[in-house]
Amino acid sequence: MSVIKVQELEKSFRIPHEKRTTLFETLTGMFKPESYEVFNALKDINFDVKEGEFFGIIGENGSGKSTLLKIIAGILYPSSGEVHIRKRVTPFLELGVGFQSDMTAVENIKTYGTIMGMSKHDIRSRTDDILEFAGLEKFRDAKLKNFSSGMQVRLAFSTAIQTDPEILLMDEVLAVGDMDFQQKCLDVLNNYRKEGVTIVFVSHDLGAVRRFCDRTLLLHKGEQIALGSTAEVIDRYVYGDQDKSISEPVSCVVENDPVILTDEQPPVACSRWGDQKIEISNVELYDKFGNLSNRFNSFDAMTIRIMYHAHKKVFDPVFGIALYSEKGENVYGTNTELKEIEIDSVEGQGHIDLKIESISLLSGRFLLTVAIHSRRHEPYDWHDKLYHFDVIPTSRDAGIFNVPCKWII
Ligand SMILES: Nc1ncnc2c1ncn2[C@@H]1O[C@H](COP(=O)(O)OP(=O)(O)OP(=O)(O)O)[C@@H](O)[C@H]1O
Repeated sequence: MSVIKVQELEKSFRIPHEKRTTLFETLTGMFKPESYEVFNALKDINFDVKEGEFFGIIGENGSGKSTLLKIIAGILYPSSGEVHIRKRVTPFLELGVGFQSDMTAVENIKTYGTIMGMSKHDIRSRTDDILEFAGLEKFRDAKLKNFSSGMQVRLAFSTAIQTDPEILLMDEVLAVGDMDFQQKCLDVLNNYRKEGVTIVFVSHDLGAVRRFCDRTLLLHKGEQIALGSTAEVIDRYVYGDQDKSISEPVSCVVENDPVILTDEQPPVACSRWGDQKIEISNVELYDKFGNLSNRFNSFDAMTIRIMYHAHKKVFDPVFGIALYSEKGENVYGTNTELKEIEIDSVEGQGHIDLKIESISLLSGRFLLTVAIHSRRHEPYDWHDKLYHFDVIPTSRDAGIFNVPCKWII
């Protein structure tokens, strides 16, 4: 049975061209009609959510996720289309809205619980549980203005989860709080799932969406781009319509004097150097579907293609790559010589591929160096950290790269 049904939903906002803030502007503008433009934040959205389903909504910033959730919550009205809701909706959208800084924790639980729809009796009987879950038992009579922002969010979340939700709408709630508290929230979500609560979950944390959501909706500039199994929709988001151009190498003076590279002395002044006997004409990254991409799920396959132009016949060239974290830490490096690949000679145009079966990087932006040099390490063309790509997490492990391991009890 579907508990949320959204049909042909549209939402547009009026954005005024000029804002009248002063009395003078108001008086002089009195007889001038206010001009505005219409911004379509949601266009022809259609989906339903079944009872007990964990439903994800993902998309770039500004794609309309929060607007959609607010319409389902009844906070915003749609411009056209229909939204049918079959059960009680509890929105966890802006946690803590309504908190009063001059009131104590207990007083705030009372007002916030009331806003969230709890009865007086429930609030009274659950106040201790709320404070305990938030880890704030000792602060029950302290004024909220003395709480850190993390403590305030914990108090709001702990109050909100006492509302016995039937349909829960969550907007980036997991992004707040420290790791311990986030884990508590995840445990709560798991319990809700077991209890059959329907959850609509908006998040940029694709790892969490992948773990929790049965189905997912992808929005792009207010349009419904994909709806279906979470893994497929995340693939569509990660590998789908995005800016396919791999970051262009920054323009840089090419050092024509051959530089002998040593490990101790990397030249830092220029990000490209070499005598250009063999020139790197382009570098392309391909995803597991064979499409150009600069975004990859961790553990997915990736191919790095180095396109070159050898202006004359060059014997024994070595092709290499190095990966760096965004902070510049060297994560990995390899070349054809280290892998004992003999390349007798190259001449004219060609390309060489490095196939990575599974990217062992966990999450974040990584910089890529691509280089061609001689066996004596004289650089022909060295593109130092000129390229980058992003890795989207698929596991919950921490750090930069994966270490295959297991716990044995
Ligand atoms: N009240 C409003 N008036 C005018 N424009 C609005 C209003 N609310 C939202 N918008 C616009 O609608 C678009 C969608 O916003 P929304 O907050 O729903 O996106 P989002 O996908 O949740 O983004 P984010 O991931 O950054 O939270 C944005 O361009 C936003 O500026």
